[in-house]
Amino acid sequence: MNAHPALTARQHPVVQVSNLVRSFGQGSNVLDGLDLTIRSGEFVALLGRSGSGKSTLLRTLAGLDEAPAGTVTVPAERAVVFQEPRLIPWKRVWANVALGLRTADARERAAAALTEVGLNHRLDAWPLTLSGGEAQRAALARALVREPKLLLLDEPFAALDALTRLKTQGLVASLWRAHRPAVLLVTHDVDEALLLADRVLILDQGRIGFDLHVNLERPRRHGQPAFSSLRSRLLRELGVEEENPDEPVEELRAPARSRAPAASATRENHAVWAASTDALARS
Ligand SMILES: Nc1ncnc2c1ncn2[C@@H]1O[C@H](COP(=O)(O)OP(=O)(O)OP(=O)(O)O)[C@@H](O)[C@H]1O
Repeated sequence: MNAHPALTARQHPVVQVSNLVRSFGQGSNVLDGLDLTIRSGEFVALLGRSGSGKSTLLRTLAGLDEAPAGTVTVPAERAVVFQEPRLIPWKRVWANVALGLRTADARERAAAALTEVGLNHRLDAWPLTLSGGEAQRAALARALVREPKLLLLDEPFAALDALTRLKTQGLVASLWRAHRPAVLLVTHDVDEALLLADRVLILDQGRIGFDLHVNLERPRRHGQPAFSSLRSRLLRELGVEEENPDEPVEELRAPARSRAPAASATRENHAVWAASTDALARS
């Protein structure tokens, strides 16, 4: 299921998951014997119904979930960007980006990453003075500065307004082209998956139930015949009725701000989460 013909042997696996099982104590397993390989430099999008276990899988790869049953191999150099930026409000933007860097040139490295996301002019700003889009770009810079081999993105555009979302998607595409980390993007948005990814996976009943190779030239556009045909295919697999093939669909998206923080914030700092959410609400 994981080895697409277009992926050559040059691309070695950076993520290898075998027979991953995760349950939360009640009912059936959320992840139930899941196998997954992601290769170096590959951009993979993960779709699936709400509650299908996408974030659980991402958090497992990030090392934020308990040790699961099964085998999980991931690179040490990995970084995560969540739906909310999770910047620390009492540290300046550059210091948020440099968090954990132990080198004497930490500020310079943070500045370089912030330049890449177009935020070099906000180096010394406080996080709460950033707009929602700027804060999310700072979160991307914080991930980038670690030169990750694996970038884990958990609905990073979901809380942004439509225009900012498009711009930030474009930014992620160009950062990926420049640095070529392997990416796992969790999303509810079929169009977003097809605009960005080499492969689109659907998580269903605890496993990768569908694995689509996206053989489209970049940059991609809605409305290209090949785009529309892959989109219809994904929607069929997801069991979603297609009303207008040229309109972006987001039927699977949960309202961004109404999501309960429980699943994503259990083991993180609640104060940081709350502060980030406030910043988003004010933007
Ligand atoms: N810490 C937890 N404790 C108990 N149950 C949990 C926990 N984390 C996740 N779950 C449950 O596991 C299932 C999968 O959750 P998960 O957040 O991974 O799904 P998802 O596909 O990312 O959903 P969504 O698309 O709505 O974000 C859900 O039923 C959820 O309630």
